[in-house]
Amino acid sequence: MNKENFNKWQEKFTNAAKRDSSFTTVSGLPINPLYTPADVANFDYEKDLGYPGEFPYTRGVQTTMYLGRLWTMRQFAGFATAKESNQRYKFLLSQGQTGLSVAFDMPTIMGYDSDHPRAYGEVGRVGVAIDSLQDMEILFDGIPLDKVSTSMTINAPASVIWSMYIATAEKQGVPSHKLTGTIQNDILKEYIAQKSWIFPPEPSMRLITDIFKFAKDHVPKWNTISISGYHIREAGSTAVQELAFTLADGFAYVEAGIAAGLDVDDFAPRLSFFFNAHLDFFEEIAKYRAARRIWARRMKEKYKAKDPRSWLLRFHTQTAGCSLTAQQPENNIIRTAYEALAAVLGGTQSLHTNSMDEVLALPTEKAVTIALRTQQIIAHEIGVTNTIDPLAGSYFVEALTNKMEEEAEKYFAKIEELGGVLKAIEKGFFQKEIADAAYEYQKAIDSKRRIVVGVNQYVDENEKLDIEILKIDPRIEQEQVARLQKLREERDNLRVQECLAELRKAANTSDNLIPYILNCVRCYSTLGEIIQVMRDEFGEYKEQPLF
Ligand SMILES: C[C@H](C(=O)O)C(=O)SCCNC(=O)CCNC(=O)[C@H](O)C(C)(C)COP(=O)(O)OP(=O)(O)OC[C@H]1O[C@@H](n2cnc3c(N)ncnc32)[C@H](O)[C@@H]1OP(=O)(O)O
Repeated sequence: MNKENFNKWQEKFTNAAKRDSSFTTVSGLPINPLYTPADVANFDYEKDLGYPGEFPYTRGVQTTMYLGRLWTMRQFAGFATAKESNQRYKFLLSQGQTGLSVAFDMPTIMGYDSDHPRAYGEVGRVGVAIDSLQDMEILFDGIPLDKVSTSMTINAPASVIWSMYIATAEKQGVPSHKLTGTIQNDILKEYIAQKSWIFPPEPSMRLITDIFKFAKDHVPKWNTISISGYHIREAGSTAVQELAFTLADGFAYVEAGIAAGLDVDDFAPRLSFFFNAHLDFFEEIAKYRAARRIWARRMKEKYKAKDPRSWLLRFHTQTAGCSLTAQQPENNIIRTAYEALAAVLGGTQSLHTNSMDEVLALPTEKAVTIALRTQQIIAHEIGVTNTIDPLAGSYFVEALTNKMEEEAEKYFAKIEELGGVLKAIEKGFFQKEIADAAYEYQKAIDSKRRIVVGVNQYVDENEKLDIEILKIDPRIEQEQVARLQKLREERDNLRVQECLAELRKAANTSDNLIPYILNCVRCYSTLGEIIQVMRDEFGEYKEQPLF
């Protein structure tokens, strides 16, 4: 590169008038106006990039990537009762969706049955209500579980919901070794960001490693965890924080699995990840590429994994809910399309595109169809799936990928200094870092350093909402409760009590709890009853307030 020519350009650039704007990424990472070969001077193609499907996987986890198979189009969906959600899944599959993703309501997420006083008014509102195996059977009625992969966004009660899924498959005649899917099961990010916990860290981690062990022997194609940066980002983190905190959680799960007596290669191939796709196009692409490289290096070099499948960081992406605006909601279609494009250019394995109305309510059929069509247009119309990792070699993208890795490494060192992820949670480290970043972001919007179309500029003062909104009929709560109470009358209550008592006993041993939970589920013990046994034995997590 000719330094003299560069200097000449730089001088002209410095003296020229510029737009009054913040030239940083959306996360506030300073960026240069121009990148040149000098920014990637130490770049080593074989070491830093390599080939798709080859270490360190910067260019993607599969040799053929989307030329072999497109990403899974997996819209997160669920509302009201199992019956309504089952209809929505069948609708989405009929429209070309290629995987399922279940959203549960708040009582289910918190381990309460629909007739618990704390569930009042919340049944079926933000997802589907699942109280027992009976609901799960209805949820997947007519959907062959050996043919579709299902993700379930469930964390503290993951062991119970997963057992219900396995038992539903048994009823369909599908053996567990044929099941494919994912449970989110990521409690660390709950303590850090989303706050839907039940038990304290120790028993929570034990349940997770019990799942790793059970899956290895009985459900080998299942992704046992979806280590999630999504919620960390939605809570206001920067892209670097999302990357670093998520991978740090990933390392903590690897260490927990090893400490529980597993060989790293027995469970690491089934760890999966979940990232946000925010608005800053290049920053997001760099984040995914850096994530794969960091994970592969750590797994091979630090954790000594030998199976190349343990080195792969496979991830789902959801476009950023927090980037959507209630104002001029149709604009959200465009935001989502750019975010989804970043996820695809970053090599995602699975994708949810938000519907334009998700900032206001759960999506209508029309809104979710447009969101799915957005993925289909990216897949089939604009040519981006024909070349693998097409942005590789861009001075900017490679420099930003390196920067992401460097900044993440600084965070890993800091977390280690604090004594690891759990200690850092106790000290409020993540929570404070995220809060500070969220504050900075909001300040940038309030001061108009960052423009949000329709919110702080190009505002329509006379705007009236003219899109349809999905309303959940409040009567569904009574229907759900009535069905649950009928189930309690009709099931074999003696057997239920026996199974719950066996689980209680096992909770105080080092036995794997999954077989006990499966037995409880099979005789129609409810989610709330099973979780209550564990609440009694394990206690509940209480967050230390931080000021
Ligand atoms: C916001 C909201 C909330 O807060 O409530 C949420 O959390 S919503 C959260 C929603 N979360 C989710 O939806 C999570 C979704 N996650 C997943 O689906 C998984 O964990 C995933 C990321 C690993 C993706 O799994 P997937 O089954 O869809 O896709 P995969 O990439 O694994 O592909 C399926 C199979 O095809 C193979 N395959 C894929 N591509 C190729 C290719 N090019 N050549 C050869 N084989 C290929 C894979 O190896 C795999 O087989 P094999 O397995 O045999 O190797």
